[in-house]
Amino acid sequence: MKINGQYYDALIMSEWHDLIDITGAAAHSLLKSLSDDDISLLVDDFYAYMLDDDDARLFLSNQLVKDRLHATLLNWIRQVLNSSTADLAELIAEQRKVGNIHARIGIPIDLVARGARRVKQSLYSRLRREKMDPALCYDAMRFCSLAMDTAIEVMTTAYSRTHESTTKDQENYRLFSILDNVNVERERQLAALLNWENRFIYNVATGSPAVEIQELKESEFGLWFQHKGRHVFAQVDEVSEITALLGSTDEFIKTFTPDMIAIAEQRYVLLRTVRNRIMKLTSLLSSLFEELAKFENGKDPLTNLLNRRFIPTILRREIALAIRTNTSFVVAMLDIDYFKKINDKYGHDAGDAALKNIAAILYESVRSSDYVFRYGGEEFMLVFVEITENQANLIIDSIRAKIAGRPTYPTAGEKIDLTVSVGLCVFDGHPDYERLIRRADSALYEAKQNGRNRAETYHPKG
Ligand SMILES: Nc1nc2c(ncn2[C@@H]2O[C@H](COP(=O)(O)OP(=O)(O)OP(=O)(O)O)[C@@H](O)[C@H]2O)c(=O)[nH]1
Repeated sequence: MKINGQYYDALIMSEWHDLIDITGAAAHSLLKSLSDDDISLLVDDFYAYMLDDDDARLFLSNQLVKDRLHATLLNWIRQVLNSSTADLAELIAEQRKVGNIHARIGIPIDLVARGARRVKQSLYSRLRREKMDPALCYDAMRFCSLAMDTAIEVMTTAYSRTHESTTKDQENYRLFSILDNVNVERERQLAALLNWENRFIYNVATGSPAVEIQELKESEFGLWFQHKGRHVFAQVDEVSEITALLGSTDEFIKTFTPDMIAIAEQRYVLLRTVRNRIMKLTSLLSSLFEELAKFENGKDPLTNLLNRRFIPTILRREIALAIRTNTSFVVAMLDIDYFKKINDKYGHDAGDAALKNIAAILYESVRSSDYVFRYGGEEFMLVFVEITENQANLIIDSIRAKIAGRPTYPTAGEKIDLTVSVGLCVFDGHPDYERLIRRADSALYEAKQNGRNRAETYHPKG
């Protein structure tokens, strides 16, 4: 069932509201009376439990996350247990934010559910220690349980929505990443298909025994389609049509005995039918590749650099790799200085030429394992993998030197000297890529504030 967003929000709000109302004042004050130490013990237990799990360790073992998460989880438990009708809207919005962060980081949803179950379990044990009236105990437990479930449900809904679009982008990226070979691949497969057809016609025309006719699905094209094409184009409608045509063409050919092939009319039917099917296959194959070409906008059309919509996919992957291999990487945001003046003085085309010039310098200056994105108008983002802060700074210095040494010439006799400001941030183990980008961006802001034509690296304050 697809629930309309607004309707869902109202539903959650009203149900949580009702839960607060039906819970007695004694239960509310009992839950409020839990001390920070009490809740801290629940959080410690959560950590001990979750760190026992290999999957969870990937997300929780980093010291930084651990330090932050301890406080965050403590605060979450406190907020949910103390929830009141006055702060409900804010609390629900907060759960949604957390769900989005979880999706961004790629925390599996079952891990969150398991963690919440553990928190509830230790909370119930904690409540049982109090000597109290069973009715009060029931009231307090029901509140804890349903309030936490509601909070997790809101998180999960937000998670699913973000996750869905992320998965789509990942799929596009996967298709896009084979694009470099797309034209070669298309020509090769069309040629393989025609090659099979030529051999087929030759065999039929020369009266070769049927066993010598290679099955279409065993041909070079058939094998490519079975092992590669089918998977690469998994989401495209034409795939099932091609699969069916390959199978039925082979079956159709098998129905022709040598005696039948010896009769001119029958031979004509065989050749004509196979010809039509190959034409159909050729056209289906062409539209498959056209589908793929749509993803060409994975590259920014002006600069030919990577489009920013692949940033989440790539950073998520680099973060997982860096955590697993205990390595680091650097994100650099680079912005052309006073670009507006260039547009204003020399025109938009000259601005475009300058952007292309810088893009080419960036592309040729990074290693093939690094990434260069066009982030926005005159802003670029670079990702240097497996690198130290010093090495990244050296590359940035050389980029700045190249930019200074290669002005753009809008017309003969006119020269545009460009400079750039850069903000760098070293990956510190925190799994949220947006935090990394925000930090590189704030270093860029600092570089602009400090006079432009320079690079600054983000360093945590204090
Ligand atoms: N020619 C061209 N201009 C663009 C493109 N995208 C954005 N711009 C222009 O880039 C300019 C960016 O200007 P600002 O954001 O004010 O920044 P700035 O002039 O570079 O100044 P600082 O960044 O503060 O040094 C705007 O004038 C945009 O119109 C593009 O694709 N082509």
